[in-house]
Amino acid sequence: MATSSFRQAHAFPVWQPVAALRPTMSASWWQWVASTDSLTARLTAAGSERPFRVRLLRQGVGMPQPDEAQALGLALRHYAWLREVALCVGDTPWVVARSVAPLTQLKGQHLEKLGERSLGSWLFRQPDLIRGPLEATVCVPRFAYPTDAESLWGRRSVFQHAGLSLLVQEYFLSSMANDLRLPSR
Ligand SMILES: C=C(O[C@@H]1C=C(C(=O)O)C=C[C@H]1O)C(=O)O
Repeated sequence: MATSSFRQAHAFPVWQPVAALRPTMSASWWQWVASTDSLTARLTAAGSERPFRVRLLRQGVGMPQPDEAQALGLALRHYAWLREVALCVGDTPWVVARSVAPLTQLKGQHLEKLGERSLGSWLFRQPDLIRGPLEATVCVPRFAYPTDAESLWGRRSVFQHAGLSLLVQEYFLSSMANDLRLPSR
């Protein structure tokens, strides 16, 4: 992987309903950012010969950002379960994702055992899964990830399954645009 030092972004994300950003988004990116089915499945298909892989960056208990706490209806400065991954095609990270769940709602799902298996593959197998509205941002992620690729679009939504609310945030990287010949926005 073309790896550089981990970098930290500081912008505070501004989230908007995905439809509000549609006028500024190419049709090709809209297909990715506004899709509501499994991103894992889409990336696997788009990678064609190259294998899809989840690279685990960080997982465990930590402090959600204020916008994450707000999205989940959590009180500020309460710990939550966090997972950060790079979704790679071949060796290249195409998407980085950060998921957040309230600690009090983790009851026997054993999410910590997922490791480098896709959270999305597990989620989309749950028959009672409900996905909340998609929001999008042009702001960059605030967590560290191991590539120089820029984030072009971010999106987030809350999944609900068996009393668990899980906020999933996904940032699409310029490396994906280069490999798939997508426009810069
Ligand atoms: C929500 C999905 O899951 C993907 C897999 C993730 C993981 O393994 O942590 C995280 C976010 C998603 O990009 C999906 O596939 O749609």
